Amino acid sequence: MAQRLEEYAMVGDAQSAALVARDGSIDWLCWPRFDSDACFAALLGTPEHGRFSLRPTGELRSVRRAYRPGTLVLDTELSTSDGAVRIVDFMPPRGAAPDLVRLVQGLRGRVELDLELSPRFGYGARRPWIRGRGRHLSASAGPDTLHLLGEVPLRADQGTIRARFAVSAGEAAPFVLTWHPSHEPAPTPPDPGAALEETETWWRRWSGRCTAGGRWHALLVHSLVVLKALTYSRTGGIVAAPTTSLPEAPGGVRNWDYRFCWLRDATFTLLALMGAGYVDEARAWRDWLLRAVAGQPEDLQIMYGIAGERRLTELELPWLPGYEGARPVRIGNAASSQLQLDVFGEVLDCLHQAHLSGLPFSADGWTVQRALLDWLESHWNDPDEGIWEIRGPRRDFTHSKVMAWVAVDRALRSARAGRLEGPLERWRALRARIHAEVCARGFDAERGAFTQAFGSKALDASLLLVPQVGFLPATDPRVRGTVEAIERELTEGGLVHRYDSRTGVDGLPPGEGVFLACTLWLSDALRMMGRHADAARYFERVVGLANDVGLLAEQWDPVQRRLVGNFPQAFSHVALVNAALGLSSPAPHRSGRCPEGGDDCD
Ligand SMILES: OC[C@H]1O[C@H](O[C@H]2O[C@H](CO)[C@@H](O)[C@H](O)[C@H]2O)[C@H](O)[C@@H](O)[C@@H]1O
Repeated sequence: MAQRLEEYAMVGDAQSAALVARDGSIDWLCWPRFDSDACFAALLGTPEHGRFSLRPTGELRSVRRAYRPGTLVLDTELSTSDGAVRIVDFMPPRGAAPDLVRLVQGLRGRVELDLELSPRFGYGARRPWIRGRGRHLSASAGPDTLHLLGEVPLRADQGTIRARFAVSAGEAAPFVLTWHPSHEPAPTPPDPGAALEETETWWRRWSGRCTAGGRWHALLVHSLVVLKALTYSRTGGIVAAPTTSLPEAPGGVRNWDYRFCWLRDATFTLLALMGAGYVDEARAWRDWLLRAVAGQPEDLQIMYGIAGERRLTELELPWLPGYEGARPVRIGNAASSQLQLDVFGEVLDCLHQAHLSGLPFSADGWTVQRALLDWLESHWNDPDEGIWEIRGPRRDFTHSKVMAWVAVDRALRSARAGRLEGPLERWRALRARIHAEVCARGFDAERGAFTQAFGSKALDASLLLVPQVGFLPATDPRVRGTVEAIERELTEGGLVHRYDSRTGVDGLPPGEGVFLACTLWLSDALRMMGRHADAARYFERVVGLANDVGLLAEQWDPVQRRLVGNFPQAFSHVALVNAALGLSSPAPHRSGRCPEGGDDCD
């Protein structure tokens, strides 16, 4: 049985990630890429679906754990009646093959531990053959092979590798797990001590580049490390989370695969990274984007595989019982074929911001932007599935139209900044038309608020972004009315729901947690309105929901008081970084996304 999400920490090498439970069990790992089949899927089932556990045989008295500052190297200290050990878990920067190192260090007394490694390839479906003897065993099934190298005797037992060993204070027992394709020779595993040093140095060097200071510096750096870990280093694509099908409500059906690159999430991530001084990442993302879109910019997808793959067919895995029984478990994501107009605004905004942060213009980039705008010009008025990727009928979502305005606005700003060619007069007129239409049809004068869709009375937390993207200033009474209505009607326990799921707008059974990114957007909007103390309060409330190692899921269930949804989620950590950057910045009404101000630029 998987544990509460709060119990999990993540280790990763920016190509894949593992979830390590507080009791020493690794219950989720996909190798060699984030979106590969899982070889440990106990998270979505039982230990029989694959895990790697290291556990003291004696009675456990306490567990303490923390990341080494600025890194994803995890120290877990386990105290038992016999003494204490530290397990150091990490994935070294990727060499020829992915490795996971687990180093058991004796701290006090003499502690006996059980090792149990049950690889189950194909998301828990395939039990491997185990070969080898002594300190080096391998497990193979079809295309996948795992090697475990230890310094204690290992034995095979019906598809599981086991060992019982003891460490005394001052001793260490390292284990290195390596994956490789079955048809290739096994790579040489790294030396665990040297790999630890290399991994720490790599992360410290990266996190040391953060230029953002302020009161929440440590928190901010930690979220940036999480975001970096979710960035697929070979291509620059960014996954929304390293997991699939962690339910948005306990036992529910809102279970989706997040191991893909959403243009929206990736753009938000980039804006956060750039705000903290990471311009190289912006270059990698821009190049990723241009490759993904190349050839057919008008066929822009809202999400891609991490190397730019377009086909992300959604499938159910009936053999997996699901996290705490939440079925179905899905891989792939049908949202990939949806129309979500906001993505055009996200992409053009990102390219514009990248330039403002010092990236030179790229001719290819401008060709793509023009092609996107050509398409948007005749489609911005179409109903779509919107930012929340509803699975019900398309609507004229107000946020989608606001972001269509952003797309045109940023193209105009980019054209001016780079002296670039384009039908500027036409674009100016289009921008004004979209603005007028949103203000006329997306604003409900009776409610004094922008509403979820044209003509609807419902509220939607995505509209908290209106001042942030520069559509209207935070001081505008229509913005103030929207923010106050959301604060009044969409919050529960001081945290924000993205919308009221009971209306059936999303075509799914009602019921989900409060959305952490939306709560942080409320914090941003309040800060921009000058309500600093309230902004800080919402921010700190979200920070208080992170688990003991500072990780956030997508949502929080206010009834069961626990994290829900995929984990850890980039969207939540990005919103945290942006809110922290805003709260630490001296300019109260400026937003990170519209640093030149929201007024017309020409
Ligand atoms: O709940 C419905 C939708 O949930 C997912 O989308 C959410 O996560 C995305 C990735 O972080 C984010 O970009 C989007 O705004 C969120 O609504 C899921 O991927 C969808 O398939 C699903 O319809």
